[in-house]
Amino acid sequence: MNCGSSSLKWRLFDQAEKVAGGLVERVTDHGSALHEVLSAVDLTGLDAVGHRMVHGGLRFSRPTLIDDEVIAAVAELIPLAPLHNPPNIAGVREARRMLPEVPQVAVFDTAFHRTIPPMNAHYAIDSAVAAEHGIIRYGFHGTSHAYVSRQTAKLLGREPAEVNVITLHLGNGASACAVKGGRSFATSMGLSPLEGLVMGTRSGNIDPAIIFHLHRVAGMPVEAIDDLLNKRSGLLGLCGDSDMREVLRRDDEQAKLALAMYCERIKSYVGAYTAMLGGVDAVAFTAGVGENSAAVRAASLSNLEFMGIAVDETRNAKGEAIISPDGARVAVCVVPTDEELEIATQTEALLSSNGR
Ligand SMILES: Nc1ncnc2c1ncn2[C@@H]1O[C@H](COP(=O)(O)OP(=O)(O)O)[C@@H](O)[C@H]1O
Ligand SMILES: CC(=O)OP(=O)(O)O
Ligand SMILES: [Mg+2]
Repeated sequence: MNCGSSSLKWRLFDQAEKVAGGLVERVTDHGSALHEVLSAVDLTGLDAVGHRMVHGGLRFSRPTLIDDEVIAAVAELIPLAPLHNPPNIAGVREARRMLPEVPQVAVFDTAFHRTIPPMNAHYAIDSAVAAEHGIIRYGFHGTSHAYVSRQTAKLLGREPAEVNVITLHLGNGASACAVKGGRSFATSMGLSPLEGLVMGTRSGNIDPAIIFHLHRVAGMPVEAIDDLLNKRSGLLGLCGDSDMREVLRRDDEQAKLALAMYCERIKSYVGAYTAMLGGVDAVAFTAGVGENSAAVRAASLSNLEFMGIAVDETRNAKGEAIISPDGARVAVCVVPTDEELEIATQTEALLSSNGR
Protein backbone atom coordinates (compact mmCIF):
# COMPACT_ATOMS: atom_id res chain seq x y z
CA MET A 1 0.00 0.00 0.00
CA ASN A 2 1.35 3.40 -0.97
CA CYS A 3 -0.82 6.10 0.60
CA GLY A 4 0.55 9.30 -0.98
CA SER A 5 -0.39 12.85 -0.15
CA SER A 6 -3.33 12.76 -2.57
CA SER A 7 -3.42 9.24 -3.97
CA LEU A 8 -3.45 5.57 -3.05
CA LYS A 9 -1.36 3.17 -5.10
CA TRP A 10 -1.72 -0.50 -4.32
CA ARG A 11 -0.54 -3.81 -5.66
CA LEU A 12 -1.26 -7.44 -4.80
CA PHE A 13 1.63 -9.85 -5.34
CA ASP A 14 1.90 -13.61 -5.47
CA GLN A 15 5.64 -14.08 -4.94
CA ALA A 16 7.00 -11.24 -7.10
CA GLU A 17 4.19 -11.56 -9.65
CA LYS A 18 1.60 -8.82 -9.78
CA VAL A 19 -1.89 -10.27 -9.36
CA ALA A 20 -3.88 -7.04 -9.11
CA GLY A 21 -3.29 -3.37 -8.52
CA GLY A 22 -4.58 0.12 -8.94
CA LEU A 23 -4.32 3.83 -8.42
CA VAL A 24 -6.96 5.89 -6.66
CA GLU A 25 -6.44 9.61 -7.24
CA ARG A 26 -7.67 12.77 -5.49
CA VAL A 27 -7.94 10.89 -2.20
CA THR A 28 -8.77 12.94 0.88
CA ASP A 29 -9.76 10.13 3.24
CA HIS A 30 -7.14 7.41 2.91
CA GLY A 31 -8.85 5.12 5.44
CA SER A 32 -12.02 4.92 3.33
CA ALA A 33 -10.08 4.63 0.07
CA LEU A 34 -8.09 1.72 1.45
CA HIS A 35 -11.26 0.14 2.82
CA GLU A 36 -12.82 0.18 -0.63
CA VAL A 37 -9.74 -1.30 -2.27
CA LEU A 38 -9.39 -4.13 0.25
CA SER A 39 -13.13 -4.86 0.12
CA ALA A 40 -13.03 -5.28 -3.65
CA VAL A 41 -10.04 -7.66 -3.80
CA ASP A 42 -9.88 -11.39 -3.12
CA LEU A 43 -7.47 -11.59 -0.18
CA THR A 44 -7.61 -15.35 0.35
CA GLY A 45 -4.22 -16.59 1.52
CA LEU A 46 -2.84 -13.10 2.14
CA ASP A 47 0.42 -13.41 4.13
CA ALA A 48 1.27 -9.78 4.82
CA VAL A 49 0.61 -6.14 4.04
CA GLY A 50 3.54 -3.82 3.35
CA HIS A 51 2.97 -0.09 3.78
CA ARG A 52 4.94 2.87 2.49
CA MET A 53 5.86 5.13 5.40
CA VAL A 54 7.48 8.38 4.35
CA HIS A 55 9.15 9.65 7.52
CA GLY A 56 10.79 7.21 9.91
CA GLY A 57 13.03 9.75 11.63
CA LEU A 58 16.34 8.44 12.91
CA ARG A 59 14.78 5.45 14.59
CA PHE A 60 13.64 3.33 11.66
CA SER A 61 16.47 2.19 9.44
CA ARG A 62 14.84 -1.03 8.24
CA PRO A 63 11.42 -2.49 7.50
CA THR A 64 9.50 -2.82 10.75
CA LEU A 65 6.62 -5.01 11.91
CA ILE A 66 3.81 -2.61 12.80
CA ASP A 67 2.28 -2.54 16.27
CA ASP A 68 0.58 0.22 18.29
CA GLU A 69 3.90 1.53 19.51
CA VAL A 70 5.32 1.83 15.97
CA ILE A 71 2.23 3.75 14.88
CA ALA A 72 2.61 6.10 17.84
CA ALA A 73 6.28 6.67 16.93
CA VAL A 74 5.39 7.46 13.31
CA ALA A 75 2.61 9.79 14.50
CA GLU A 76 5.18 11.72 16.54
CA LEU A 77 7.02 12.43 13.29
CA ILE A 78 4.00 14.12 11.65
CA PRO A 79 5.40 17.65 12.15
CA LEU A 80 8.37 16.62 9.96
CA ALA A 81 6.16 15.26 7.14
CA PRO A 82 2.72 16.81 7.51
CA LEU A 83 1.62 15.97 3.95
CA HIS A 84 2.82 12.39 4.00
CA ASN A 85 2.76 10.68 7.41
CA PRO A 86 -0.96 11.27 8.21
CA PRO A 87 -2.22 9.46 5.07
CA ASN A 88 0.31 6.67 5.67
CA ILE A 89 -1.01 6.22 9.21
CA ALA A 90 -4.66 6.38 8.15
CA GLY A 91 -3.99 3.56 5.67
CA VAL A 92 -2.21 1.42 8.25
CA ARG A 93 -4.98 1.86 10.81
CA GLU A 94 -7.68 0.79 8.39
CA ALA A 95 -5.68 -2.17 7.07
CA ARG A 96 -5.05 -3.41 10.61
CA ARG A 97 -8.71 -2.98 11.48
CA MET A 98 -9.79 -5.01 8.47
CA LEU A 99 -7.02 -7.60 8.65
CA PRO A 100 -6.13 -7.94 12.34
CA GLU A 101 -4.54 -11.38 11.91
CA VAL A 102 -2.29 -10.39 9.02
CA PRO A 103 1.20 -9.08 9.81
CA GLN A 104 1.72 -5.54 8.56
CA VAL A 105 5.10 -4.05 7.79
CA ALA A 106 6.22 -0.44 7.46
CA VAL A 107 8.81 0.32 4.77
CA PHE A 108 10.26 3.79 5.27
CA ASP A 109 11.30 6.33 2.59
CA THR A 110 13.96 7.56 4.98
CA ALA A 111 15.49 4.15 5.84
CA PHE A 112 17.86 3.86 2.86
CA HIS A 113 19.44 7.21 3.75
CA ARG A 114 20.51 6.25 7.27
CA THR A 115 23.93 5.37 5.81
CA ILE A 116 24.62 9.00 4.77
CA PRO A 117 27.78 10.06 6.62
CA PRO A 118 27.52 12.95 9.12
CA MET A 119 29.35 15.40 6.85
CA ASN A 120 26.55 15.05 4.31
CA ALA A 121 23.68 14.60 6.78
CA HIS A 122 24.22 17.51 9.16
CA TYR A 123 23.23 21.12 8.62
CA ALA A 124 25.83 23.75 9.51
CA ILE A 125 23.79 25.22 12.34
CA ASP A 126 24.28 25.21 16.13
CA SER A 127 24.75 21.51 16.84
CA ALA A 128 22.96 21.65 20.19
CA VAL A 129 19.87 23.21 18.61
CA ALA A 130 20.00 20.68 15.79
CA ALA A 131 20.30 17.73 18.20
CA GLU A 132 17.50 18.97 20.46
CA HIS A 133 15.06 19.32 17.57
CA GLY A 134 16.14 16.44 15.34
CA ILE A 135 17.28 18.79 12.60
CA ILE A 136 19.21 16.62 10.20
CA ARG A 137 18.97 15.42 6.60
CA TYR A 138 16.60 12.44 6.64
CA GLY A 139 16.19 12.14 2.88
CA PHE A 140 13.19 10.59 1.07
CA HIS A 141 12.22 8.37 -1.89
CA GLY A 142 14.69 5.87 -0.38
CA THR A 143 12.72 2.84 -1.50
CA SER A 144 12.93 4.11 -5.07
CA HIS A 145 16.60 5.14 -4.91
CA ALA A 146 17.48 1.71 -3.45
CA TYR A 147 15.55 -0.20 -6.09
CA VAL A 148 16.71 1.92 -9.03
CA SER A 149 20.38 1.91 -8.01
CA ARG A 150 20.30 -1.90 -7.74
CA GLN A 151 18.58 -2.21 -11.12
CA THR A 152 21.17 0.13 -12.62
CA ALA A 153 24.02 -2.04 -11.34
CA LYS A 154 22.25 -5.03 -12.88
CA LEU A 155 22.02 -3.20 -16.23
CA LEU A 156 25.77 -2.65 -16.10
CA GLY A 157 26.32 -6.30 -15.22
CA ARG A 158 28.00 -5.30 -11.95
CA GLU A 159 27.35 -5.82 -8.24
CA PRO A 160 25.79 -2.83 -6.43
CA ALA A 161 28.77 -2.79 -4.05
CA GLU A 162 31.11 -2.20 -7.00
CA VAL A 163 29.49 0.87 -8.50
CA ASN A 164 28.75 4.52 -7.82
CA VAL A 165 25.41 5.66 -9.18
CA ILE A 166 23.52 8.96 -9.19
CA THR A 167 19.77 8.27 -9.15
CA LEU A 168 17.37 11.02 -10.21
CA HIS A 169 13.81 10.38 -9.01
CA LEU A 170 11.74 12.95 -10.90
CA GLY A 171 8.05 12.59 -10.03
CA ASN A 172 5.74 15.15 -8.46
CA GLY A 173 8.23 15.22 -5.64
CA ALA A 174 11.79 14.92 -6.95
CA SER A 175 15.11 14.04 -5.40
CA ALA A 176 18.65 13.08 -6.37
CA CYS A 177 20.74 10.51 -4.56
CA ALA A 178 24.45 9.69 -4.65
CA VAL A 179 24.67 5.94 -4.13
CA LYS A 180 28.16 4.77 -3.25
CA GLY A 181 28.71 1.02 -3.47
CA GLY A 182 25.01 0.34 -2.96
CA ARG A 183 24.55 2.71 -0.02
CA SER A 184 23.10 6.20 0.13
CA PHE A 185 25.95 8.70 0.50
CA ALA A 186 24.11 11.99 -0.12
CA THR A 187 20.63 13.04 -1.15
CA SER A 188 18.93 16.28 -2.09
CA MET A 189 15.86 16.17 0.16
CA GLY A 190 16.57 17.00 3.76
CA LEU A 191 14.71 17.47 7.02
CA SER A 192 11.58 17.45 4.89
CA PRO A 193 10.71 16.70 1.24
CA LEU A 194 10.99 20.41 0.42
CA GLU A 195 14.75 20.72 -0.08
CA GLY A 196 16.73 20.16 -3.24
CA LEU A 197 15.41 19.94 -6.79
CA VAL A 198 12.75 22.14 -8.37
CA MET A 199 9.53 20.06 -8.17
CA GLY A 200 5.95 20.22 -9.43
CA THR A 201 4.81 22.55 -6.65
CA ARG A 202 7.82 22.72 -4.28
CA SER A 203 10.61 25.25 -4.55
CA GLY A 204 13.52 23.02 -3.59
CA ASN A 205 16.60 24.99 -2.51
CA ILE A 206 16.18 28.66 -1.77
CA ASP A 207 18.09 31.12 0.36
CA PRO A 208 16.56 30.54 3.83
CA ALA A 209 16.59 34.32 4.31
CA ILE A 210 13.77 34.52 1.75
CA ILE A 211 11.53 33.08 4.46
CA PHE A 212 12.48 35.78 6.99
CA HIS A 213 12.06 38.41 4.30
CA LEU A 214 8.58 37.19 3.35
CA HIS A 215 7.63 37.18 7.00
CA ARG A 216 9.12 40.50 8.08
CA VAL A 217 8.81 42.58 4.94
CA ALA A 218 5.86 41.01 3.12
CA GLY A 219 4.02 40.27 6.37
CA MET A 220 3.24 36.66 5.50
CA PRO A 221 2.49 34.33 8.41
CA VAL A 222 4.66 31.22 8.66
CA GLU A 223 1.76 28.97 7.58
CA ALA A 224 1.31 31.02 4.40
CA ILE A 225 5.02 30.75 3.59
CA ASP A 226 4.92 27.00 4.21
CA ASP A 227 1.97 26.77 1.81
CA LEU A 228 3.72 28.98 -0.76
CA LEU A 229 6.94 26.93 -0.81
CA ASN A 230 5.29 23.49 -0.69
CA LYS A 231 2.18 23.94 -2.79
CA ARG A 232 2.50 27.04 -4.98
CA SER A 233 6.14 27.06 -6.02
CA GLY A 234 8.29 24.92 -8.30
CA LEU A 235 6.97 24.55 -11.85
CA LEU A 236 3.51 25.69 -10.75
CA GLY A 237 4.79 28.89 -9.20
CA LEU A 238 7.11 29.62 -12.10
CA CYS A 239 4.70 29.09 -14.98
CA GLY A 240 1.26 28.10 -13.67
CA ASP A 241 1.52 24.39 -14.55
CA SER A 242 2.82 21.73 -12.15
CA ASP A 243 2.53 18.89 -14.65
CA MET A 244 5.72 18.51 -16.68
CA ARG A 245 3.72 17.32 -19.71
CA GLU A 246 1.98 20.71 -19.85
CA VAL A 247 5.21 22.62 -19.32
CA LEU A 248 6.81 20.76 -22.23
CA ARG A 249 3.82 21.38 -24.49
CA ARG A 250 4.02 25.14 -23.99
CA ASP A 251 6.27 27.41 -25.99
CA ASP A 252 6.14 30.66 -23.99
CA GLU A 253 9.00 32.28 -22.11
CA GLN A 254 7.64 31.47 -18.64
CA ALA A 255 7.36 27.76 -19.37
CA LYS A 256 10.79 27.73 -21.02
CA LEU A 257 12.35 29.40 -17.99
CA ALA A 258 10.64 26.95 -15.61
CA LEU A 259 11.96 24.02 -17.64
CA ALA A 260 15.47 25.49 -17.81
CA MET A 261 15.54 26.04 -14.05
CA TYR A 262 14.25 22.51 -13.39
CA CYS A 263 16.98 20.97 -15.54
CA GLU A 264 19.78 23.28 -14.40
CA ARG A 265 19.07 22.33 -10.77
CA ILE A 266 19.33 18.64 -11.67
CA LYS A 267 22.64 19.31 -13.42
CA SER A 268 24.02 21.07 -10.35
CA TYR A 269 23.42 17.92 -8.29
CA VAL A 270 24.91 15.65 -10.94
CA GLY A 271 28.05 17.80 -10.90
CA ALA A 272 28.22 17.96 -7.12
CA TYR A 273 27.59 14.27 -6.59
CA THR A 274 30.07 13.24 -9.28
CA ALA A 275 32.69 15.23 -7.39
CA MET A 276 31.65 13.95 -3.97
CA LEU A 277 31.72 10.33 -5.17
CA GLY A 278 35.07 10.79 -6.90
CA GLY A 279 33.49 9.81 -10.22
CA VAL A 280 30.40 7.83 -11.17
CA ASP A 281 29.66 4.71 -13.17
CA ALA A 282 26.08 5.63 -14.02
CA VAL A 283 23.39 8.30 -13.86
CA ALA A 284 19.85 6.85 -13.72
CA PHE A 285 16.60 8.68 -14.47
CA THR A 286 13.39 7.41 -12.91
CA ALA A 287 9.75 8.25 -11.93
CA GLY A 288 7.10 10.03 -14.05
CA VAL A 289 9.32 12.73 -15.56
CA GLY A 290 12.60 10.81 -15.53
CA GLU A 291 11.14 7.75 -17.25
CA ASN A 292 9.11 9.64 -19.84
CA SER A 293 10.76 12.90 -20.81
CA ALA A 294 13.65 12.71 -23.26
CA ALA A 295 13.74 16.52 -23.29
CA VAL A 296 14.34 16.77 -19.54
CA ARG A 297 16.98 14.04 -19.63
CA ALA A 298 18.84 15.70 -22.50
CA ALA A 299 18.74 19.21 -21.04
CA SER A 300 19.74 18.06 -17.53
CA LEU A 301 22.90 16.41 -18.85
CA SER A 302 23.78 18.82 -21.67
CA ASN A 303 27.40 19.95 -22.07
CA LEU A 304 28.76 17.41 -19.58
CA GLU A 305 30.97 15.60 -22.12
CA PHE A 306 34.00 16.96 -20.23
CA MET A 307 32.85 14.75 -17.32
CA GLY A 308 32.34 11.69 -19.51
CA ILE A 309 28.56 12.17 -19.41
CA ALA A 310 26.65 12.27 -22.69
CA VAL A 311 23.23 11.34 -24.05
CA ASP A 312 22.71 9.70 -27.46
CA GLU A 313 19.82 11.49 -29.14
CA THR A 314 18.29 8.45 -30.84
CA ARG A 315 18.55 6.17 -27.80
CA ASN A 316 17.15 8.91 -25.60
CA ALA A 317 14.20 9.54 -27.91
CA LYS A 318 13.39 5.82 -27.83
CA GLY A 319 13.75 5.73 -24.04
CA GLU A 320 16.18 2.81 -24.19
CA ALA A 321 17.53 1.43 -20.92
CA ILE A 322 21.00 2.83 -21.67
CA ILE A 323 20.92 6.17 -23.49
CA SER A 324 24.61 7.09 -23.41
CA PRO A 325 26.73 6.50 -26.52
CA ASP A 326 28.80 3.31 -26.84
CA GLY A 327 32.10 3.59 -25.01
CA ALA A 328 31.02 6.50 -22.78
CA ARG A 329 32.80 6.65 -19.43
CA VAL A 330 29.49 7.09 -17.60
CA ALA A 331 26.38 5.04 -18.44
CA VAL A 332 23.22 7.13 -18.55
CA CYS A 333 20.20 4.94 -17.84
CA VAL A 334 16.41 5.09 -17.83
CA VAL A 335 15.18 2.75 -15.10
CA PRO A 336 11.47 2.44 -14.26
CA THR A 337 11.06 2.59 -10.51
CA ASP A 338 8.81 0.16 -8.67
CA GLU A 339 8.25 1.26 -5.10
CA GLU A 340 5.40 -1.22 -4.63
CA LEU A 341 7.51 -4.22 -5.68
CA GLU A 342 10.36 -3.03 -3.45
CA ILE A 343 7.95 -2.63 -0.49
CA ALA A 344 6.60 -6.15 -1.10
CA THR A 345 10.13 -7.56 -1.43
CA GLN A 346 11.30 -5.93 1.81
CA THR A 347 8.12 -7.03 3.60
CA GLU A 348 8.62 -10.61 2.48
CA ALA A 349 12.29 -10.52 3.51
CA LEU A 350 11.44 -9.29 7.01
CA LEU A 351 8.79 -11.94 7.57
CA SER A 352 11.03 -14.75 6.24
CA SER A 353 13.82 -13.65 8.56
CA ASN A 354 11.29 -13.71 11.42
CA GLY A 355 10.51 -17.30 10.48
CA ARG A 356 6.93 -16.75 9.37
N1 LIG B 1 5.34 11.73 -20.85
C1 LIG B 1 5.67 12.53 -19.84
N2 LIG B 1 6.49 13.57 -20.05
C2 LIG B 1 6.83 14.39 -19.05
N3 LIG B 1 6.39 14.25 -17.78
C3 LIG B 1 5.57 13.23 -17.52
C4 LIG B 1 5.16 12.30 -18.52
N4 LIG B 1 4.35 11.41 -17.95
C5 LIG B 1 4.24 11.74 -16.66
N5 LIG B 1 4.98 12.83 -16.38
C6 LIG B 1 5.10 13.56 -15.13
O1 LIG B 1 5.31 12.69 -14.04
C7 LIG B 1 4.78 13.30 -12.86
C8 LIG B 1 4.26 12.24 -11.92
O2 LIG B 1 5.27 11.33 -11.66
P1 LIG B 1 5.06 10.13 -10.61
O3 LIG B 1 6.35 9.43 -10.50
O4 LIG B 1 3.86 9.35 -10.99
O5 LIG B 1 4.81 11.02 -9.33
P2 LIG B 1 4.28 10.75 -7.89
O6 LIG B 1 4.57 9.29 -7.57
O7 LIG B 1 5.12 11.67 -7.08
O8 LIG B 1 2.84 11.08 -7.90
C9 LIG B 1 3.70 14.26 -13.32
O9 LIG B 1 3.97 15.53 -12.81
C10 LIG B 1 3.84 14.30 -14.83
O10 LIG B 1 4.02 15.62 -15.26
C1 LIG C 1 8.60 12.18 -0.09
C2 LIG C 1 7.94 12.71 -1.31
O1 LIG C 1 8.21 13.80 -1.74
O2 LIG C 1 7.06 11.90 -1.90
P1 LIG C 1 6.20 12.25 -3.19
O3 LIG C 1 7.15 12.47 -4.29
O4 LIG C 1 5.38 10.99 -3.36
O5 LIG C 1 5.40 13.47 -2.84
MG1 LIG D 1 6.08 9.08 -5.98
